[in-house]
Amino acid sequence: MSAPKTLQDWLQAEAPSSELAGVITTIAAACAEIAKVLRTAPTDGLAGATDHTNVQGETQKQLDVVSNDIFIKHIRQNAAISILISEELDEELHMQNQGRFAIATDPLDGSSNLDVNVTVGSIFSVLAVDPNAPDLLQPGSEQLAAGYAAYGPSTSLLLTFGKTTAAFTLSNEGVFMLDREAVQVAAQSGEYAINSARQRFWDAPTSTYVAQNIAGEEGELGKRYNMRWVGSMVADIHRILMRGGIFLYPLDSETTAKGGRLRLLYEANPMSLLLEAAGGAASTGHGRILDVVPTDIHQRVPVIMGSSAEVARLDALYAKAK
Ligand SMILES: O=P(O)(O)OC[C@H]1O[C@](O)(COP(=O)(O)O)[C@@H](O)[C@@H]1O
Ligand SMILES: [Mg+2]
Ligand SMILES: [Mg+2]
Repeated sequence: MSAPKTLQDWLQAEAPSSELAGVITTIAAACAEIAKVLRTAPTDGLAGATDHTNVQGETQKQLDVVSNDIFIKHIRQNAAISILISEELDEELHMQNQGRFAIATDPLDGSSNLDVNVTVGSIFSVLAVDPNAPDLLQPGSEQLAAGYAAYGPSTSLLLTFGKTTAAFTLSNEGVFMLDREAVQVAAQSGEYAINSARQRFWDAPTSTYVAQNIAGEEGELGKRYNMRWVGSMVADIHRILMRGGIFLYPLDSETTAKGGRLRLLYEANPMSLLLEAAGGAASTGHGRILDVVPTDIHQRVPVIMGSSAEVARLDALYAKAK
């Protein structure tokens, strides 16, 4: 049996450059620190909300702010990173360096789950930028790397440079250890994730897709489906990377004006890169998420992602509805 691989071993073999390996090391250190803070947050006085609202119009939790500050602290220590885009910052933050990388992050995803001790996470995307004329509005297909940390019973780190998706687990000693070198998402699945309390807002393709699933063996698909919804995108996507399924936050009549619910640069794009590298698919219903050219750093986008055959079935319903 070969010796267990650490994140550093893996980066040495897989990272396209030592600079990019250093960027991932910085982000992983931030995630490890957030994992530690979360473990005892309720007794450290870090539970609950602040009286601040972020640029999304959402009330920030104390841990949203703490996680964002941890990202900033670590990123400041790496001169290769010149810009940070965050869900919790109105504008991008420019560091005083000439670094060639920008990070986009949702420092704490699913924070409504904090009060009930259910899995939350950090999502991140790495972009190449010219520090003198940074272009932050790049389609997701340009991402150099992407990943997330899921803070659940164990802390998982999922990473991709665009070709394969690897999974790591944080050891008790604070080291990320490789546990899967090439995650593969099954093409077919019998599990779907959607907030079904929003049914009255759904469009026809989404309604048809879900109705076909609910009809089960008696329906036109002749197949039973099960439904799961954690309410943390990280946890829902982690389940899909581990055992297949589809995650839906499509455009509905309530989110049309905003362009969707989930954010393109630091939620949809990194998850799309991870899923595609693992053999899955990610669509807006009208094309590949990774092809969307952003017009704003906090832009929202419709999200349909996971097992490729399931995404293709809903895409076909959208194509038919045109
Ligand atoms: O409130 P809903 O409709 O269940 O939405 C849940 C979705 O919103 C999010 O919580 C948004 O993320 P934040 O917690 O970072 O704002 C996703 O993680 C999740 O999939
Ligand atoms: Mg989020
Ligand atoms: Mg968040």
